[in-house]
Order: sequence, then C-alpha cells, then structure tokens
Amino acid sequence: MLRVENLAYAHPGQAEPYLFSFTAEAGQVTAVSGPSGSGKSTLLDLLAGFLTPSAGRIELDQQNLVPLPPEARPVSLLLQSESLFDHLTAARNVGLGLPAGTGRMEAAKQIDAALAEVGLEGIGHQVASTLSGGQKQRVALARTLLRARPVLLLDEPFSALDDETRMAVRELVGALTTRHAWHTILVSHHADDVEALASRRYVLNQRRLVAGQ
Ligand SMILES: Nc1ncnc2c1ncn2[C@@H]1O[C@H](COP(=O)(O)OP(=O)(O)OP(=O)(O)O)[C@@H](O)[C@H]1O
Repeated sequence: MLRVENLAYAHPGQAEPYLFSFTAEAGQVTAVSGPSGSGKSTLLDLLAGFLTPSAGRIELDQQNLVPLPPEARPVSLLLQSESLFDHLTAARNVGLGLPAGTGRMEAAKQIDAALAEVGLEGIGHQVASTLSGGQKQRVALARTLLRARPVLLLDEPFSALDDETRMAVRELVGALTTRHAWHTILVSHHADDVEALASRRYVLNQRRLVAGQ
C-alpha cells in the first residue's frame, strides 16, 4: 500500500502549505481531481521527488520514500505527451526503461515482450516521430513496464488523444495496473476517465485531499 501522511509543502510566496494525506492500493487506480491551480501537479512532484516536503511521510509498503532522490524512487511518471525521444526508434525508447548493463539479446527479448504487451508488436523499428499519439503513449507504457516500478503517476495522460484512442489507452492502463499490481495515481480533469478507471477518488479542496464521490 502507498500511504501518504500529512505531506506538507508551500511554494515560494504561499502563506499556507498544502497538506496531503491519502492511501492507494496495489493493483488499483486512485484518482485525484480538482480545479486548475488546486495543487495536483504539486502533489505529483512531491511523490516523484522533484519537490521536497517540509514535513510528512510517503510510505510504500512501510518504506519511507521522502529521503530518496527522484531516480531512486520506485516511481514512474507518464505525462500528457512528449515523453519520448522523437529521433529514437520505438524499441530504443522502450529500452531506456532497462537497467544499464542489460545484454543486447536480453534487452531485445524484453523490449519485444513489452511492445507486445501494449499491443504494438512489430513496430519497434519505427522512429518515434512517425507514431500516432496513442502509439506514443503505448510506447511510454512499455518503457514503464521495463522499469518495473510499483508506483505509476499519470498526469492528464489521455488529454491529447481522440475519443476512440483515449478509451483504448485507458483500458490498457487499467489492465496493466491490475496485472502488475501498480499503485496508479491518475490526475485528470475528465470525469469519464475517473469513472472508468478509479477504484478510489480524491478531490483537492482548499489545499487538502478529501474523499470524492
Ligand atoms: N514554482 C512555483 N512557485 C510558486 N508558485 C507555484 C509554483 N508552482 C506552482 N505554483 C502555484 O501553486 C498552485 C498549484 O499549482 P499546481 O500546478 O500544483 O496546480 P494544478 O492543480 O496542477 O493546476 P492545473 O490543473 O492547471 O495543472 C498554483 O496556484 C500555482 O500558481
């Protein structure tokens, strides 16, 4: 279980800190919504380690993550778009999720398996700039698979996609979360994404997270 307790942070110039507390279960999507400027990205940045809280804990299965720098956290981040290197092939982008020193044969095997799992068998040779928005998000998810980190942060991940693609990628996120027991935190403005995916919902209100409907 991911347990966030009284995680406090104020941006420069803010008199009152955000104070975040919530829990997220393995294998489930936990949604965080709230109006623009309410602090959703601030929460994700704290979880990813890009911001340092003034107090509070982030515990994953009893381990406190707060002292860990971003690269050592068991956390992956998937944004709206632009998370691939456009000049690299899909396979090279996926391979960035592998630990340094993975042998070539082993890397090729794992990359192929990850691409197949996200429904992109056989497109490994294609340069990322030639892929559709939905394919790019699938490649980013394949890279996340190889990173094998148990917390997945999603910041408006479907916003740049057309309706049909968004539903397919959304379904894939749900399936991967269940299969790999990820603690997936979804930040979304879209009620239908939250409705379709989230087992637990929180709303940011006056610098606090409150249980949503
Ligand atoms: N580096 C910063 N310095 C000062 N204030 C900041 C900084 N980053 C964010 N803020 C302020 O903190 C508040 C929360 O910002 P945040 O980006 O977390 O909101 P959000 O809910 O993610 O918004 P949106 O939905 O528009 O992305 C906003 O009032 C913003 O102006």
